[in-house]
Amino acid sequence: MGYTAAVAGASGYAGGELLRILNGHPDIDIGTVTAGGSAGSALGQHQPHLTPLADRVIAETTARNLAQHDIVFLALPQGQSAALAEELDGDTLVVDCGADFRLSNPQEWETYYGTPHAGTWPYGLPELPGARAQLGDTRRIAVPGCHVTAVTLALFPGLAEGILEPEDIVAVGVTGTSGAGKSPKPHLLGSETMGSAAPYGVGGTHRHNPEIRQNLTTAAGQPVSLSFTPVLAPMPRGILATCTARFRPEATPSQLRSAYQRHYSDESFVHLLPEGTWPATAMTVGANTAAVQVTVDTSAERAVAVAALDNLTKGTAGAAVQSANLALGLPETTGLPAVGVAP
Ligand SMILES: NC(=O)C1=CN([C@@H]2O[C@H](COP(=O)(O)OP(=O)(O)OC[C@H]3O[C@@H](n4cnc5c(N)ncnc54)[C@H](OP(=O)(O)O)[C@@H]3O)[C@@H](O)[C@H]2O)C=CC1
Ligand SMILES: CC(=O)N[C@@H](CCC(=O)OP(=O)(O)O)C(=O)O
Repeated sequence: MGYTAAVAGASGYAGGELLRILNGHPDIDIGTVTAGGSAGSALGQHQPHLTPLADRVIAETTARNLAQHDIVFLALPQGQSAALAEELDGDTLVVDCGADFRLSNPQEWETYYGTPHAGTWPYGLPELPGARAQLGDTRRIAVPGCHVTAVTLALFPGLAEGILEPEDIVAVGVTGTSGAGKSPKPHLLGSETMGSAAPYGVGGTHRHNPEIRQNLTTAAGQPVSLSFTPVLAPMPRGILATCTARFRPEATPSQLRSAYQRHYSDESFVHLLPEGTWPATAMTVGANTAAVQVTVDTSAERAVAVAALDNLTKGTAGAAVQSANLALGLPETTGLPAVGVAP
């Protein structure tokens, strides 16, 4: 059965990646594309690589323009989704790439986002235990943040199997510039960004902290303590999450690797690399995949878990389509790139 999808935020990075993936999806046709100030212009002016869609005219982002589709993908700045979703029919599958509906704790939301909590939708990270059952029975999906997906996939198996300690987890997320969106930002101007890497959201202030803690607490079955530092690097795409956690004394390195093999050996989009090879963002460009590796630093009695992914693909748009496939009863991998572009 064919489905039609509207994409809100079509002129942006996440919206553009959604359209690139949907353009090749065998069961989903692209319907209305909408945005903000660029409404009325041709899509090709904003997404020149989307040549098959170049003549599509961008419509205003209104519930009326988004209705009458089987699926609505929202790739808008946070805070825009709640009002729109309210006006969309309950049978319409709404998949939000923004943050509005990811957190289950209203207090955490208000602390980090400073606005009223809009609610909580089923979470678009199918690789989490129990997620597929939820995603297979919903018409509302909240897609994770890109750093969050990388850190979660890096640490989940070790915490879930009680091999890693839930206290004193440290994660550094190196991200490409497209993570900040297309709208020009002073800290992303070419000469300031080229050839330089810089931390931001330092000291636990980044808004992905509560979302990462939420996922790792689920894994560990108890609250975790986390220090997360994002780092902006001069590359267009990619997230490299390098995470460390204390290693339970009675556990062994082979138990740790076996835990990751158990969690990921049947996953189409999460690849535990052969021992001795390490994730690099270049392995995942344009793919809905995450490359993962884990080892033990015996001198520090800590495990080191690393995940690399493309922030626009597995980090948002690919995860959105993967989750939508599940909600529509389609094979989860339908229409999704499983191998990156290199070099
Ligand atoms: N970039 C990434 O790696 C990731 C992004 N996300 C989330 O995805 C969402 C989109 O991000 P991204 O694509 O990077 O952002 P961009 O800035 O690249 O694109 C934003 C899009 O939203 C549209 N827009 C902005 N304001 C309005 C408005 N008031 N009404 C209607 N449309 C509006 C813009 O249209 P116009 O150009 O016409 O103004 C544009 O199409 C955000 O919530 C972001 O947090 C999540 C994970 C990863
Ligand atoms: C480089 C950069 O700025 N990246 C963004 C992550 C984009 C993202 O995941 O956005 P939401 O969680 O808001 O959906 C950031 O760190 O805030």
